[in-house]
Amino acid sequence: MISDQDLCKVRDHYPPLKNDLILRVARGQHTEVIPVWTMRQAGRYLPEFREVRSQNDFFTVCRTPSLACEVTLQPIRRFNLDAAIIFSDILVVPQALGMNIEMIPGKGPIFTSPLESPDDLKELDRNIDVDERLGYVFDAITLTRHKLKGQVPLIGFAGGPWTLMAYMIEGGGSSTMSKAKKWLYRYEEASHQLLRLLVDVIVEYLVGQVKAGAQLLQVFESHAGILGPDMFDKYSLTYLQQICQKVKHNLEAAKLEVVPMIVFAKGAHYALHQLSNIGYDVVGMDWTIDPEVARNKIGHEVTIQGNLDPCTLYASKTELEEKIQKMVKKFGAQRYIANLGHGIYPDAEPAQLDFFVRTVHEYSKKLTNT
Ligand SMILES: Cc1c2[nH]c(c1CCC(=O)O)Cc1[nH]c(c(CCC(=O)O)c1C)Cc1[nH]c(c(CCC(=O)O)c1C)Cc1[nH]c(c(C)c1CCC(=O)O)C2
Repeated sequence: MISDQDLCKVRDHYPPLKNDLILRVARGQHTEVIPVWTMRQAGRYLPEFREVRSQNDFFTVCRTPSLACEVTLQPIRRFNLDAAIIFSDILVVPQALGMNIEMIPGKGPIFTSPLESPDDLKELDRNIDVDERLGYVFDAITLTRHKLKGQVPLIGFAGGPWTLMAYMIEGGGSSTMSKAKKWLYRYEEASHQLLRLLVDVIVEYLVGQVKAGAQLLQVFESHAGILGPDMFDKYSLTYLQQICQKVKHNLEAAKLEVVPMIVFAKGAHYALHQLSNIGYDVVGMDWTIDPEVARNKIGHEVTIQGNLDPCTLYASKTELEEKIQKMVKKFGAQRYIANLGHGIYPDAEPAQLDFFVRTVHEYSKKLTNT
């Protein structure tokens, strides 16, 4: 038996894929069933995740391939999901640039010395060796790709540059992101400099994930909404476009598979049309936009992912079923990946997620047969 430690490095001979629904939909091919997964599907709402976390600190789980693999597989064992997403965090990129993070229970991840002024950019480690600093994520991806046994495709991800910049300046979550936005108004050149640095690392990181076995990539621009249309254009959209173009170009140049890419710019419903024109195969969206309005803005050339309010999982089964069917019907059975409009909350009931997955599958079969 080959050990997990050795398997982490075996970057070929993966088991054949048995369920490629999500890949086909992302590429615009016709499917008989709508694929479904949820953001944060590996997380605290699962008792088996809390069990792993009770023994291990959050970043230890991220940095230990066998643990990251185990928690990635947990939701796949329980539910009939159509994709797995590698367990990690978007903040491992600023960490790789030399910033220190602590996970504070009840508060989330906090940077111990956030960036205060452009002078602090000098403190970041530039020209990092991505393989060396983030190789543990690559190892976790390779191990998980083997352990999935081809059951479903494995999604890799990274945070969008504006979202990472916002965390690096705010030091943690914020409802206004005013410290980070202050940079955009006061230090325009330094802001672009930081965003460019992040783009370079993110591109290399995403390409590395595909090299390690990721079959689909998602970019989480979770703090897009706080920018508003003009600032989003200037400080996010341009960079999201560069990421997609460069990743695809570099994959091709390296003779790796040009995997489909998803962009999720939370709150940026004002920019859905632009987001559908910058090269991504899939545009994700939160629940604040009506599916029909979204489809009109996006058209049928790009796949849509979303967008059930995660709080709908608190509803009765009758109401939940109604809401799921309405959403699916409005998005349509093709070029559509069902998901929540943001990550599942820690107090969600696993049985409700199971119901969500089943309902999407069953209802979509009805839709495609009529
Ligand atoms: C903004 C952001 C972060 N991380 C991430 C985002 C983008 C998506 C989003 O908008 O939610 C992305 C992320 N974080 C995590 C994943 C794992 C993969 C998955 O199952 O989706 C992914 C894709 C694990 C996690 N990342 C975190 C947890 C919970 C922490 C724990 O286990 O103690 C998990 C499972 C911690 C985290 N990490 C982050 C925050 C703000 C928090 C605290 C909030 C919270 O507690 O839910 C940063």
